[in-house]
Amino acid sequence: MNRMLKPGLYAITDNALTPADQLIAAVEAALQGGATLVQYRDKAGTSAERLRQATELNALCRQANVPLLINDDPELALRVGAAGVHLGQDDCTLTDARRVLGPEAIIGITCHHRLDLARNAKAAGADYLAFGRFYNSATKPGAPPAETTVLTEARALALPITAIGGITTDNAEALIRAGADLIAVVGGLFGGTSEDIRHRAETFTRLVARHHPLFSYSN
Ligand SMILES: Cc1ncc(COP(=O)(O)OP(=O)(O)O)c(N)n1
Ligand SMILES: Cc1ncsc1CCOP(=O)(O)O
Ligand SMILES: [Mg+2]
Repeated sequence: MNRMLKPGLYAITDNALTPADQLIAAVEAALQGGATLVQYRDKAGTSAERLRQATELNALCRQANVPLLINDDPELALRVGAAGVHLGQDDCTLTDARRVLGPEAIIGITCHHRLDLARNAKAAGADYLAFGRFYNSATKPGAPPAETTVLTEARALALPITAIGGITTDNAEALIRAGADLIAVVGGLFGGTSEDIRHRAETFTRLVARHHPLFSYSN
């Protein structure tokens, strides 16, 4: 895996789920519970709000020594000094994002259920490949469905693999067993009190620890 990417829980924020005044406490709880990667995903805020939130999250994640990725927006990632970006198939190209952020940045790519997209992403220099949605997702109900076999097949590409979509502490194990390094979660993590979030994050972290060969508690 990219030296900054560790197997475990990939905590993804959502503006519709977490009110702005609870965002920092929610991510802090996810980090306390062992999240190894964080994504700031905000589809609604003004650029000023996004800049403020991304700046605060970046400080928090740096303190925890956990990379922060920005969804969709390499310029915002550059501006706040985040570790990288996550890009979908309809976002800017990986080549353009790499030009903005440089060779050290972590760039992850949505591959839905498709190995051809994964091969293209690898060829263009992706740092991880994201597959899903694996289960019904209230956060992104229209995301194309994927089967767990794609996780196993994608191991041959020798890049870190992320699974996403409707993941909860009750259904994550099958994805880790099938080959996911990172379990990316919005609704199954956030929502509820900080105590709830920390507890769920600990459970996801334990599941990866139990079923992933490379997991280490050293982070
Ligand atoms: C880890 C991870 N995987 C997939 C996505 C989805 O990206 P995209 O298809 O661009 O959709 P939006 O998140 O932008 O709505 C993701 N964000 N993170
Ligand atoms: C962004 C995204 N891409 C595919 S499914 C999804 C949403 C993940 O959110 P949840 O964990 O709430 O299903
Ligand atoms: Mg996107």
